[in-house]
Amino acid sequence: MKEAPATAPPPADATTASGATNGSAHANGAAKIANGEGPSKGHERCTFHHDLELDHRPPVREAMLPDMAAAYGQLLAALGENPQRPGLLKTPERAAKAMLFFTKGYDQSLEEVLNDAIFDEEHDEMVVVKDIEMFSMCEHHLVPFYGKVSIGYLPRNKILGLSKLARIVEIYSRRLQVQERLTKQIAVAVTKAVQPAGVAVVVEGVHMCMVMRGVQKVNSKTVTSAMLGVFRDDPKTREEFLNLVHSK
Ligand SMILES: Nc1nc2c(ncn2[C@@H]2O[C@H](COP(=O)(O)OP(=O)(O)OP(=O)(O)O)[C@@H](O)[C@H]2O)c(=O)[nH]1
Ligand SMILES: [Zn+2]
Repeated sequence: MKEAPATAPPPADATTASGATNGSAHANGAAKIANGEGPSKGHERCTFHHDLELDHRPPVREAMLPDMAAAYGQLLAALGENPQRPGLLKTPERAAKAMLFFTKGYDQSLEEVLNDAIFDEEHDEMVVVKDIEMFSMCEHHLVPFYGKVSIGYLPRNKILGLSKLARIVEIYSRRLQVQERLTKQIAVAVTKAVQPAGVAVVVEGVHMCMVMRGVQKVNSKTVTSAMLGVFRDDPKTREEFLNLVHSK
């Protein structure tokens, strides 16, 4: 039997997330963002709470394609290129379409993606879908970051169609993002969908802004986690999830 997805937000005090570069994920790491409290340096610019509400619909974005293409045309000229040379003639339009695709998550809502694929099932053991590929766009530099996402939840008599976990990753990764917010948004979305006893999300990302430019650290990976409910409160549940995620 299918049920309409519930929309109740999770308890605000039941959330933590942590971030580490080339390190393991912890539920209670230094980068607590639960209440908008960011780690010390630079994070006053972050607006986690605002962005968790980002299920709004911008005006039909395809209608903006000509404006976007014109902007890319100006960019080509500013680079010192000749936008009229044959190889570049269609580039502004192609680039605009590509950017629209990279950010297509803005066109999707959680409710639409779930499509009522929520099933009553007396299953109360952990469900984990791991290594879901993710491609996103760094909101600071407009260059990609990519990696994989692992999601676990402990159902409370409601389970989610498995593909919907990957679709939730798409909704929030195909936007301008920071990895910490992406991690949290995925966890909150699963909570909204099935009100489980807890949700755990681990994201491992490679940021091209740290690889191709800036500090140019080719091998660095950023690991972030969000642990809600029992995954936050019960170390054994968290450990079981992390063991499953790290097993081959
Ligand atoms: N926390 C977080 N930071 C990110 C993410 N993506 C990019 N950044 C960081 O955003 C910061 C922006 O720093 P700024 O000093 O304003 O910009 P910048 O001069 O281009 O910084 P550098 O990358 O150090 O050259 C950098 O430290 C990036 O590494 C992300 O997903 N999460
Ligand atoms: Zn960046």
